[in-house]
Amino acid sequence: MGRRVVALGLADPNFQLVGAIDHAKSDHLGQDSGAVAGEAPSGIQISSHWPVLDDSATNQAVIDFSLPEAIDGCVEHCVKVGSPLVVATTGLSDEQKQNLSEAASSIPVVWAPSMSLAVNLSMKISEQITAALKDVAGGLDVEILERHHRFKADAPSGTALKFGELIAGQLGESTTHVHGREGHTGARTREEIGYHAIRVGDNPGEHTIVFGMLGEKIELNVAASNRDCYASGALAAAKWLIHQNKGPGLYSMFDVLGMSNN
Ligand SMILES: NC(=O)C1=CN([C@@H]2O[C@H](COP(=O)(O)OP(=O)(O)OC[C@H]3O[C@@H](n4cnc5c(N)ncnc54)[C@H](OP(=O)(O)O)[C@@H]3O)[C@@H](O)[C@H]2O)C=CC1
Ligand SMILES: O=C(O)C1=N[C@H](C(=O)O)C[C@H](O)C1
Repeated sequence: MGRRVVALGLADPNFQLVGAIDHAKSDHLGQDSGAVAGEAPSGIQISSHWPVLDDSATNQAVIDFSLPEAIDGCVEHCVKVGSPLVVATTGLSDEQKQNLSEAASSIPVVWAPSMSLAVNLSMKISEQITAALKDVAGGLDVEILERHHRFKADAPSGTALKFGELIAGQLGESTTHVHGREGHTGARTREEIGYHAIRVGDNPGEHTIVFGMLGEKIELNVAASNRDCYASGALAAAKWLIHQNKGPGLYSMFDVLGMSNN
C-alpha cells in the first residue's frame, strides 16, 4: 500500500511528498521512494527516521499503512510534532485503539479499516438493509464473507469487523459474533453474525454481506479491482484534514466522505 500511496501522491499536484518511512531493518532504506513505487525518482529516500521539517507539522499529514507493531511509534511521533494522522492499518489491539483515541485529543486523526468510497457507501447501505429487515417474519440471518490476497496478516479483515459492528448496532445489544463454524454447531441462533475469511491469490479485497431470510436473501457485494481505491481514499482523508483545518478529534471515512449523518 505504501507504494501506491507514494505513486498516487506524486501524481497529484496538491501533494508534496516529504518523507517515506520503513522499519530499521528494511531492505529499502536509502532507496528512492518514487523508484521503489515504480515511478520516476521523487528525491525522497526511504528512511527509518521521521523527516525533520522546516514547515509547520500541522500542514503535513502522516498516512500509515503498516503493521500493528508499527502504529504506537507512529502515533507517538505525530503527537510529539502535532501532525494530523491517517491510520489505515488493521488488526490493532484494544490497547492500541485506546491509545489512538487518546492521541486524538491532541491531534486530528482519521481512522478507518477501509478508505474505499464503495466500501464506506456499502456500510451505510448495510445499516439500512438491517434496519428494514431486522424484525422480518421468520428472522434475519446476517453472515459476512471476506476475500483477500494470500499475504494478508489479519483475519477477519478490519472492514468485515466494521460491517459487523455497524450491523450489530442496528440488530441490538444481544448480538453475538461467530467466527467460522466447524463440527456439531447446533442450529444457528437468531442473535449471531457469522464471519468467514477467505485467503486467495492476489484478491485486493472483497466483502459480501448476506442477509438471509426464510424464502429469500439479499447479498451485498463490494469488491476492489485493484488497491488504488484505498490509496486514493487515504490521500483524500489527508487532504480533508489539512484543507478543512480539522482540530483534534477521531474522525472516520464517513466524516471525510460527508456520510456521517445518513
Ligand atoms: N484501511 C484501508 O483502506 C486498508 C488497510 N490496509 C491495511 O494496511 C496494512 C498494510 O497493508 P499492506 O500494505 O498490504 O501490508 P504489507 O505487509 O505489504 O506492508 C506493510 C509494510 O509496513 C512495513 N513495516 C513494518 N514495520 C514497520 C515500521 N515499524 N515502520 C514502518 N513500516 C513498517 C513492512 O515492512 P516489511 O515487509 O519489511 O515487514 C511492510 O513494507 C494492513 O494492516 C492492511 O490490513 C490495507 C489496504 C487498505
Ligand atoms: O490487507 C488488505 O489488503 C486490506 N485490508 C483492509 C481490511 O483489513 O479491511 C482493507 C481492505 O479490505 C484491504
